[in-house]
Amino acid sequence: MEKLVIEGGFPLNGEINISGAKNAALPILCAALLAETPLKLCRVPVLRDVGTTQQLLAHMGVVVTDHGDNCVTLDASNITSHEAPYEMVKTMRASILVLGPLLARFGHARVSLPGGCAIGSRPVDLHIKGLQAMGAEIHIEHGYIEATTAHLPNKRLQGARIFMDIVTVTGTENLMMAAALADGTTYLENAAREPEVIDLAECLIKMGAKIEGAGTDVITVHGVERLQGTQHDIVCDRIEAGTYLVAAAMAGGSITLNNARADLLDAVIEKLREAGAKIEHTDNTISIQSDGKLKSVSVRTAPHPAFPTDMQAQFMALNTIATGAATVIETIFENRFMHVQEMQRLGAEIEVEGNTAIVRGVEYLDGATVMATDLRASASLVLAGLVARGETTIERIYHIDRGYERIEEKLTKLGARIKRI
Ligand SMILES: CC(=O)N[C@H]1[C@@H](OP(=O)(O)OP(=O)(O)OC[C@H]2O[C@@H](n3ccc(=O)[nH]c3=O)[C@H](O)[C@@H]2O)O[C@H](CO)[C@@H](O)[C@@H]1O
Ligand SMILES: C=C(OP(=O)(O)O)C(=O)O
Repeated sequence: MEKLVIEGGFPLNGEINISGAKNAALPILCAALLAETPLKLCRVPVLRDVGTTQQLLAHMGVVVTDHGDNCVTLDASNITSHEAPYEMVKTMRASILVLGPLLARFGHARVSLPGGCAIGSRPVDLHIKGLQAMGAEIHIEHGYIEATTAHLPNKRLQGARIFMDIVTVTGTENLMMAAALADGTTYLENAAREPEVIDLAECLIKMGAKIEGAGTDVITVHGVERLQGTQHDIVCDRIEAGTYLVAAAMAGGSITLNNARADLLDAVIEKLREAGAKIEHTDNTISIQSDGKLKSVSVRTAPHPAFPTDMQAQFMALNTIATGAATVIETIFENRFMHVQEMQRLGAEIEVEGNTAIVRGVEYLDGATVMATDLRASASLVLAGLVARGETTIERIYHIDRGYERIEEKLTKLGARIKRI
């Protein structure tokens, strides 16, 4: 099994390009199922989850052509299966995003229930309730969600007013895609406002959908009869960008991120400034300068535009070597502190009480062998390894390949000593 080995203590300098966002690419790849003609996507990051989604779509009969330059064409004109099997869904929860499109376009879907994962139980009840509100008949049988519109007028989903009592990103995306081909108008209330939801809406609109309000907490979707392919560039990955910003803040140095948008990272940038880093930006670059001497910063995760849960572990890493004590509060997922024990193995001082971690900065971390438990936990261990004394070995790095394109190549370009073995 592959490992990452990092020799800590080197500052980061130079510039790198930020990839397209995993969390935008996954729903937009699934949106190809809605289109009667080919959809061409560019800036698609080469990631394990993207590969899994392409395999899942190919399993359904979508013809996937990878152009090799981060562009891919998806032709869903001849779908042969409406099923997302457990074997694929269990490796990637975002597979649930085929449910809305399959049901809306073909009137039937059979999608394995994703089950829990390392960071929490992660139910999909709001996806199911929303589709039921649109008239779908849904049963859970043998671990699969069986959904049909056979009994509905024209066998189509019906527009509805849907209130989601918890803000859900993929739930909003699934229902927005389903509503795009429903009869009538759907109102998604308490919708997620994440930039990836906006990117999906923009792509759907280019495909012919009638959507208003994406990026606000009420999204209105006027259903249309059919959608066509288009060409779309995936929005930049704000979490990847945020991770490299934290890396430079901790290691010290001066880096510039190209194809990065500061307007998508307000909460993260504010916290980095509070910690003592200097940050400047243009429309599509972000630069950071740091001497590596940071002040602790407390964070509390919440839906966008508040501080993202996908940056929580990275700020935990930052706080381990900052001056002072900070609290890190996780409000989205009930079990997203798996990195704490691994950081403690590097010498971090962290106490966890419920959903709150109290981190007391130490003078230095010491390299050790640690284990990656989920995607962002892995990233946080890389950050810790960049500043730890001596060598840090990170095992189970397949998690990191789900969400960071060529991470060791990008960090090496910035001057880090990191290799995959
Ligand atoms: C592929 C993708 O985009 N993944 C992101 C997405 O995950 P994902 O869309 O799975 O996360 P959600 O926004 O749905 O989850 C938010 C909260 O709602 C709960 N919930 C969600 C759906 C539901 O039907 N019932 C329910 O109770 C979840 O358990 C969680 O506590 O948003 C998360 C929160 O920003 C990010 O960490 C993930 O990186
Ligand atoms: C939790 C994440 O992803 P997913 O929802 O795909 O598990 C993430 O990107 O940090």
